[in-house]
Amino acid sequence: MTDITTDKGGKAELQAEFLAEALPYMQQYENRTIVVKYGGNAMGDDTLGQAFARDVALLKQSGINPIVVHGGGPQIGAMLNKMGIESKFEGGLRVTDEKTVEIVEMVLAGSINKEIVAMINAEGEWAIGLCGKDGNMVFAKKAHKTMIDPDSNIERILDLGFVGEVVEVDRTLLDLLAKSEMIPVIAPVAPGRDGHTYNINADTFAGAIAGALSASRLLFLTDVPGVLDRNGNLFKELSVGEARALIADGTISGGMIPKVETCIQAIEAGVEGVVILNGKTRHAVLLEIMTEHGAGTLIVP
Ligand SMILES: Nc1ncnc2c1ncn2[C@@H]1O[C@H](COP(=O)(O)OP(=O)(O)O)[C@@H](O)[C@H]1O
Ligand SMILES: CC(=O)N[C@@H](CCC(=O)OP(=O)(O)O)C(=O)O
Repeated sequence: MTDITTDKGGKAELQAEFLAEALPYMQQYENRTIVVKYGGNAMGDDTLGQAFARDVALLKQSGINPIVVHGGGPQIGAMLNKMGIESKFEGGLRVTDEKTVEIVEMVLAGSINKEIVAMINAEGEWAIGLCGKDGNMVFAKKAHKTMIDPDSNIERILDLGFVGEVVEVDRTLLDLLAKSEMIPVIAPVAPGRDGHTYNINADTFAGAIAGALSASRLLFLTDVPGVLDRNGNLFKELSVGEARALIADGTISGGMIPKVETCIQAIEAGVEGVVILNGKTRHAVLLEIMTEHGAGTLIVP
């Protein structure tokens, strides 16, 4: 153990200074909601997963209300592959037929959800695994998406099957959990009023939850440092207008499209700050929330 009487200016003092630096952030976010979207690409490494779970536990212990919304695109892809079903995406969204939606629910609300719950519980907390169906939390309807065909320049309607968009969020259960020891961990699956189950892009789902709760922060943990330009350089800050232009000119593509669109909608819905950051950096959440060393791309109005 370090002798703190002889370690002046050494490691122990630095650690204490780092802890003390967190105080104004703890005060700023006390009783406030922070929604963290944990992407499928950021998962898969046990050490990183443990660091993520500890960060979430620490937020809760600091009097903050963390809510985890998770994805699992690569994991769904692997399971579909095992079953001999090909994954097809349009505009960054998975084309989801009846068989696929069953597997999506099984992977997201089943195995992945419980893995994350177990990781947070292993840090001594009380995580509870949910999806949109629990407590009538989220209702969806069939998503209506259009896309401009790059060859003909004609807009076409996409039929994505059981891909949903959120139409209602009921805060009752989440408000109850915010007052308790429980940390909600939510899978992006929700029922429709038509009785079907819908597969919702996890970014879109996280944005809808953050918007309904007027969250202080919405963090997207992914596998890249943030939004990158064509040369791979990071945009530290983007206005809503700049982000829209980058989607239109193709700099932003694939899964980054629903992510950035969600950032824009979340800001318009009243979320105070939205950040896209690298979930492969250890303790990315704590670094973003509890220190002045913000990372990633901040989207501003
Ligand atoms: N301009 C861009 N900047 C950064 N990433 C981009 C960009 N355009 C497309 N992408 C892709 O978006 C991916 C992140 O979206 P996605 O795969 O859906 O992540 P997640 O599963 O973490 O939500 C990156 O891995 C990258 O391949
Ligand atoms: C409609 C749609 O595309 N749903 C996603 C849901 C999971 C997800 O979004 O996971 P990531 O955050 O890891 O990408 C899918 O089926 O892959």
